[in-house]
Amino acid sequence: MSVLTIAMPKGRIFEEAAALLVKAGYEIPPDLDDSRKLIIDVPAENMRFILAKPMDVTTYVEHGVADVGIAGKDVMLEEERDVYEVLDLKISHCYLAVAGLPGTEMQDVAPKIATKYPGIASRYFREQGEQVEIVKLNGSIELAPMIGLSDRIVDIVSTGRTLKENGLVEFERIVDITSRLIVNPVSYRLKDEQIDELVDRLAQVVEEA
Ligand SMILES: Nc1ncnc2c1ncn2[C@@H]1O[C@H](COP(=O)(O)OP(=O)(O)OP(=O)(O)O)[C@@H](O)[C@H]1O
Ligand SMILES: O=P(O)(O)OC[C@H]1O[C@H](OP(=O)(O)OP(=O)(O)O)[C@H](O)[C@@H]1O
Repeated sequence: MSVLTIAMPKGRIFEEAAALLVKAGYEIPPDLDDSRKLIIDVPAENMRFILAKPMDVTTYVEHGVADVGIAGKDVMLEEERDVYEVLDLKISHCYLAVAGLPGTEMQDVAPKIATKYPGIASRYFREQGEQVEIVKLNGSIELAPMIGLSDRIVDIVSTGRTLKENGLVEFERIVDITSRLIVNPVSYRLKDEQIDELVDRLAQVVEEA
């Protein structure tokens, strides 16, 4: 049987995702991301883990260098990729929202929207019939309206703490986000048994949670 390569997101999704695999009975070290190693082989399970930036997981899976991966729905919605989304893992719950300073209106002409998600934000405002200018940032998005860079932000909200501590309010909720198991279409044909088993075992754990 060939090795199954799994693209795991480093960062906040990692722990919950690794815990799911352990619950599903895979004998993997739960502290896979404790070292600086980016490729970790687990011969006992015939698995290889690659540790990627969350936004890049879909790229590895689309190109087939990883057979499967775990990615936030936000990442899936931001860029359309040729991958199968096979299971909602129901971890890393959060949502995307439009937020800004309380009591403010968006300026009439080309209001500015700061976001890490230009694709999702431009689609959302287009569907609302609003013409906006997207300002792409890579983090600390909440800063933008506070210092006059943008009228609104489109960003992830989880506990709401970041908005609150920066005096911002949510105006609209765009979409709920959880992490998903994704599969490369060619891998699904070539390694169907291994992948089906992974999907079934994870699905059972998700159902029981
Ligand atoms: N506050 C949050 N609570 C829960 N899940 C979140 C939150 N923020 C992001 N996520 C989920 O986790 C993923 C991003 O994880 P993480 O924040 O570790 O990576 P990142 O945004 O690339 O961060 P960094 O650039 O700081 O490494 C998102 O794609 C989303 O699905
Ligand atoms: O509702 P909360 O629980 O406060 O979580 C939301 C915050 O978490 C994410 O930021 P992250 O920590 O990834 O930092 P960065 O995007 O600013 O780098 C997101 O972009 C929000 O800023």
